[in-house]
Amino acid sequence: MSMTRQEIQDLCVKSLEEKMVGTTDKGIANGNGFYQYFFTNFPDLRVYFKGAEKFTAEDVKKSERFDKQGQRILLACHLIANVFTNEEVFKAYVRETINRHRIYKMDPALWMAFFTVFTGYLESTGSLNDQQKAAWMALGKEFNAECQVHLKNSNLPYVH
Ligand code: HEM
Repeated sequence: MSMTRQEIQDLCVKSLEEKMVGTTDKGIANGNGFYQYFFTNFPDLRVYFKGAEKFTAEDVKKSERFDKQGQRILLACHLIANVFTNEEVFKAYVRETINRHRIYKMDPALWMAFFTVFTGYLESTGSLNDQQKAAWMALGKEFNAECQVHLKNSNLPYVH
């Protein structure tokens, strides 16, 4: 069953209610927790995080760098969810994200893979139902499509 952009947006935004950004201990933990999950379950991807290639979840938890980076990634996820119905703004934000990641020379397949990681994080804390997961994967599919177009237009490696 396919969902409208509005339905996708509403489900994704709702799924982030328990993962609000913020400066409280809980707000900070919501972001840092993403990297604890990421580094534990996808340790091969730590290679992109210079100086943190060997970090364990415990190292991430104690790290001010990942408190800050946790807020950045969590904010980015709130933003893509909240602007999803504004298609041109959504796509422009995707392109901006690609431009900012150019220096990391990432495998282009990771843009879709990110949504498996992110929904895995939400699932791991019990705050994601099946419908919300389907919504995030639908959003991720659109995110990835614009990523690959923009990578191609930028003469960078992309997934065909
Ligand atoms: C598996 C996929 C991804 C990898 C491997 C990755 C990797 C990285 C790395 C290495 C950094 C620098 C942080 C540091 O070294 O401390 C970074 C920053 C950042 N990433 Fe990603 N990233 C991924 C996906 C995404 C996605 C999908 C988004 C947006 C929805 C995103 C948003 C950001 C933001 C906002 C920053 C902060 C710096 C900036 O805005 O330029 N990343 N990422």
